[in-house]
Amino acid sequence: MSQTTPSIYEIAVLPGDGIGVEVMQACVALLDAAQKIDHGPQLKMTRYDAGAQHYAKHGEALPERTLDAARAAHAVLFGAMGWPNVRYPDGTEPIPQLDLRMALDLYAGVRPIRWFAGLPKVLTDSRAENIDFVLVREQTEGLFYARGKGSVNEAGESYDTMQITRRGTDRVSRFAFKLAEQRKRRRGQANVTCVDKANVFTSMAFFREVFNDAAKDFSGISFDHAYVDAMALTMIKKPWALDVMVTENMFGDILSDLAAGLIGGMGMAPSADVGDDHGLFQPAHGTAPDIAGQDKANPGAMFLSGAMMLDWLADRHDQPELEQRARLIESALETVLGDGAVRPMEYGGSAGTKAMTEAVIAALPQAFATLK
Ligand SMILES: NC(=O)c1ccc[n+]([C@@H]2O[C@H](COP(=O)([O-])OP(=O)(O)OC[C@H]3O[C@@H](n4cnc5c(N)ncnc54)[C@H](O)[C@@H]3O)[C@@H](O)[C@H]2O)c1
Ligand SMILES: CC(C)[C@H](C(=O)O)[C@@H](O)C(=O)O
Repeated sequence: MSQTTPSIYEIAVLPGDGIGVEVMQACVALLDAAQKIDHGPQLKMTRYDAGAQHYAKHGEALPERTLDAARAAHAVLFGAMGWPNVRYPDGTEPIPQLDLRMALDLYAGVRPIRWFAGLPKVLTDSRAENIDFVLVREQTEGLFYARGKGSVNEAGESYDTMQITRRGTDRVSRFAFKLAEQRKRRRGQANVTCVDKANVFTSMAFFREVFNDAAKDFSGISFDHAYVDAMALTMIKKPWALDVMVTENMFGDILSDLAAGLIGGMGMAPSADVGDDHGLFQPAHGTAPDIAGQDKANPGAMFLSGAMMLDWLADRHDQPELEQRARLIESALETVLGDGAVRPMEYGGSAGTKAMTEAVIAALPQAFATLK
């Protein structure tokens, strides 16, 4: 849907906790540097509080002011939130991103995974260099419907209920098919795989039925089905054969971390949480308490999430300059990784967050000259 073209794009920046703060600082610096080089549309990035540490200090994880700003912004840029020892009385963590997904109706979790030259070869098969797939995760229902509603009874039984609706499955399936259509224009072919557990659960057989109904409106795109356990195997055995996958919320949560493992870890795994009216862009990783505060985080996933935001804004506001800026950022990151002189600590190198950021910013002018 094309919206009017703003003179300035308001971006609500929510760094959050742990390495979320570090990779966000890096990403804002990169976005600023990129817009100074291409002199294109301006992003106004304004920072807002939210997260586990905010909850620990102020008793709320997602202040009303932050939620209002996220609603009003053209897009939300999000670091990571949560801290394992900050918990609600029921033992779960304050995790504002889940509240934002519901409040902004961000039903499609788009999690692309692709191999970049210079990344570690986790799989020995040379075809692993062709890994390029997208996992689309339903994000407003599924097993996450149970959040805040679970029970433990006196008999020592605990229940969490899964919700699958026709509306929720239909819209996320259509989102996956439309994404496949875009990829087909670039790659000549596209396929959507419905990942479910329709052999066991009524809710999952229903998910598959609704997916099949939606598929009828996309005759140019092939589709198939896989059980989630078999998909875990395929992701390791031949991930280069995968294209677009659509799945239930919890399955998508688990498979997306597995997918990141195929390219060496979470540091190159971006994501977009997208609905019909709002978009939030964040790395798929968490706050990484084990490395937080040590300048060790790989900011690559955050950079790629920033590029996904630019692509989404470009499409929504018919502003091709922002799409070019997304390619500029990707290209600078590719140059740094491919060159190998600056290697993220995550992959055994010595470059921390700051060194990676400086290197990618330094690669922008050359990337800009090449792309022009
Ligand atoms: N989207 C989010 O904000 C999000 C996602 C997952 C987890 N969390 C929260 O984050 C906290 C920690 O969760 P976790 O440890 O299970 O997952 P995590 O993703 O934070 O960390 C898993 C592992 O990956 C490494 N890692 C993650 N991102 C990295 C990066 N950019 N560079 C280098 N290494 C990186 C970490 O060091 C750790 O070893 C928890 O509170 C959890 O609820 C938040
Ligand atoms: C932190 C957590 C609630 C979140 C999720 O489960 O959606 C994370 O794992 C993710 O993948 O974005």
